[in-house]
Amino acid sequence: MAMLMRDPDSWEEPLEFKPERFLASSILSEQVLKYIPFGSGLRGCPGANLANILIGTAVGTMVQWFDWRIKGDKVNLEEAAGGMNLTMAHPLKCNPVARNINFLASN
Ligand code: HEM
Repeated sequence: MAMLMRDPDSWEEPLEFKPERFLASSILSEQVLKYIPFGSGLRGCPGANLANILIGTAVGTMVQWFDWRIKGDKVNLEEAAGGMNLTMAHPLKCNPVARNINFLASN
């Protein structure tokens, strides 16, 4: 599945982080069928809806409430070979620094 979702015949610059490619106005209808992080069909993931809600909420909360500090100035996205799952060759270590958000303050 990882290879299918990185197929350069289906995706322009598949290894680039371009979340905007999934905007409804950009994605082609046949591409929807080639992006299957939860599998598909009878044995497809029954937790897909729950996962989508939880991930959106979790990532949104982490970005909203924390600044994420890394060592150096760029994350190394190199992947480790082998195994069932794709893992980072250099595991990401980062420190969350709480943002001081005051929703009651006026601008
Ligand atoms: C980011 C989160 C998740 C991802 C990427 C994911 C991905 C997958 C994938 C790829 C499969 C195999 C589908 C196939 O063989 O076609 C699967 C199966 C499954 N997933 Fe998930 N999943 C996620 C979250 C969850 C959650 C939250 C639950 C339950 C609450 C869940 C329950 C299951 C179960 C029970 C199966 C086995 C289905 C079967 O074999 O009939 N998953 N998942």
